[in-house]
Parts: sequence; C-alpha cells; structure tokens
Amino acid sequence: MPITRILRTAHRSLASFTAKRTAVTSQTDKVRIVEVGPRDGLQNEAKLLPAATKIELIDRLSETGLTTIEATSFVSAKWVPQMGDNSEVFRAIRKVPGISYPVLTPNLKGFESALAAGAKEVAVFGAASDAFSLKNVNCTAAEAIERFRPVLKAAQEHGVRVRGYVSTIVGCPYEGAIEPSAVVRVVEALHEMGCYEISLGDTIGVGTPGSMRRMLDEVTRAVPTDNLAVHCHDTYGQALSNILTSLEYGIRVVDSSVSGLGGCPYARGASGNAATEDVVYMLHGMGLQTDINLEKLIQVGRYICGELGRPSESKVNRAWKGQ
Ligand SMILES: CC(C)(COP(=O)([O-])OP(=O)([O-])OC[C@H]1O[C@@H](n2cnc3c(N)ncnc32)[C@H](O)[C@@H]1OP(=O)([O-])[O-])[C@@H](O)C(=O)NCCC(=O)NCCSC(=O)C[C@@](C)(O)CC(=O)[O-]
Repeated sequence: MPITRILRTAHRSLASFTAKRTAVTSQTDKVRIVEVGPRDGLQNEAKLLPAATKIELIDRLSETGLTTIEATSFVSAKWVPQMGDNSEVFRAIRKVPGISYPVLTPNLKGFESALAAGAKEVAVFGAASDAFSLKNVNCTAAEAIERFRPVLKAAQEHGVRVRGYVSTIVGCPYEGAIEPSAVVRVVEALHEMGCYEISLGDTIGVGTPGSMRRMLDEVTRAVPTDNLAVHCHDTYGQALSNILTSLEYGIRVVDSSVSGLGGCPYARGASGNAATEDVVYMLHGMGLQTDINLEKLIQVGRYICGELGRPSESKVNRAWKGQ
C-alpha cells in the first residue's frame, strides 16, 4: 500500500476515534451492568459450593442497585457440575421487582427446566469459532444456532426474554485469531432470531483495543449498538481498556463479575471477567451512571471471596478503604 494511503487511513481512524472519544466523555448517560458472577463467576470453580452460598450471593447482589444478575445455567450437570443445583438456586433466590435474573439455556431441554423453575429471561450462547463451540456445547457454531430456534420460539410463546452471547469474538483458544466476519454472522443470526441483546464475549481475554476496534467496526455496522453488550475477560489485563473501547462505539451494556470471578471451563486458559467493582469505579469516574452502590458491591465481593477462601481479583476492592 502506498505511504500516502496508509497515512490517510491512519488520519481517518484517528479522527473517528477522537470523535467517538469526545462522545463518550462528554455524556452523562447510563450504563447497565449485567452481573455474571453467580453464573460465569462460579461455573469454573472446581470445589462445589453449597446452593445456600450461591443464593446468599445473589440476594446480596440484589441489594447493590444492579438491575440484571445472571443467576445460574440450565446446562448438563455432567458438563458443568457447579451448575447442577440450578433449579434449587433459582427457585430460592429473592426476586426483587425491577431486577432481571437471566439464566443460560443451551437448548430446549434447558429452556424447559428454566421455565419450570420460573425464569423470565434466558440466554442462549453461540460462538464465532467452531472449535470452541464443539468443546463447549458439542456441536458446531451453525448447529448451535439451529438449537436456539426452538428456544426462541418457545420463549416467545411464554413471554420470556432472550439474550444472546457470542463467544471467542477476537480470539479462540483452539483456532487463534477470529475474523470479524465470523462474529458478524453469529450476531446477525441471533439478532434476526429475536435476541433482544447480544453480548460479545472475549472468552479468553486476549483482545486489545486494536482487535476490539477491528471487530466492533464490522459488528456495529451489522446491528444497532443499542442491541449490543460486551463481556470481557481479563486474562491479559485488557478488560477495562476493551470495555472503554466499546463505550466509544456507543455500547452501554457491560457484563462483569463481582471481584473478577469467572471463566469458561471449556476455554483453555480462560480466567476471570472484568471485576464489577473496577468497571463501576471507572464508569462513575467518567461521569457515567450505573445506579450501583460501590461500597455495598465491595462488601459482596469480600463475602464471596471469603467463602471461596481467596483474595479478590478486583483492584478497587483490594484498595478500597471506604470513601
Ligand atoms: C449443550 C450440552 C447439554 C450438549 O451436550 P451433549 O452431550 O451433546 O447433549 P445431548 O443432547 O447428547 O444429551 C446428553 C445428556 O445431557 C442431557 N442434557 C442435554 N441438554 C441438557 C440441559 N440443557 N440440561 C441438563 N441436561 C441436559 C441429556 O438429557 C442427556 O442426558 P443422559 O441421557 O446422558 O442422562 C452440553 O454440551 C452442555 O451442557 N454444555 C454446557 C457448557 C457450558 O455451560 N459452558 C459454559 C457456559 S458458556 C460461557 O461460559 C461463555 C460465556 C457465555 O460466558 C461468554 C464468553 O465468555 O465468551
């Protein structure tokens, strides 16, 4: 490519980056946090936690101002033993009016169990990579989409809202770098199928603002940003930067996990999510509202880390002396 064209392209990217940046820092709008700690945060824990601890965790999270708390997943207990108490947990949690408690459902069987337990919102989870999809749900990415169709149909009949996930949006532990076009294919399919929101998952936390931008350039052209969320794992310490990048694209829904718990058991090398405490601290510092009480959230983080017998992965939680 001639040097003048390279310079022109670089100038255009910088101009659009600056415009987007101005947009995010000058706004005082709201960001909705989807707390995934009780599901994503705990599913990878080797030691089975008592259902009572999970129920206590969710009930305490319900007191923090969060409006979406992913409670559990209706997947096979042979595949994810930690979620084997899904019905017990879901039935027992206090359902606070105004808070949604979505649960993961990989297929119609999972949806039916979730419905029987009283779920009003579910999430289907697809992937941009076949290799990961095969490891995670035992079928290709395209086959997984076909499994979701009856779920979406049944959900519509029962007035249940459906969220969608796309995993491995920038990198796969088995296939390496992922092309944005592969992400667009799955995002479009979930959007057309009727998912009200699609969460873009950097499953193994390999993304950087560079790879996130390349992906978001394509994805935000395909579906409105109002229908998108981001779900950034922090394996390489890039989660907050990647979330900031997505805010610059106008995305206003961020998944995170209290005290940075988490990881997918079928994604080699996956570690915790962005810590909710860190995300909330950053957003409030930027003048973006979340309605979350950070002090209360920090106490919940300390509670669950105490139960797990390990320090918090949240830098804010560790540094917090009360303000
Ligand atoms: C999808 C399956 C079930 C396919 O697993 P399979 O073995 O291919 O399923 P199957 O249809 O052949 O059925 C095998 C057995 O599972 C049962 N079964 C079938 N479906 C269900 C169900 N819903 N709930 C409970 N049981 C179920 C079914 O009844 C049967 O029981 P058996 O006759 O052997 O006793 C399996 O692969 C599975 O459960 N996978 C879940 C993996 C998982 O939960 N991964 C973590 C969540 S994804 C994630 O963390 C990423 C995300 C969302 O956070 C975003 C990101 O970070 O990128």
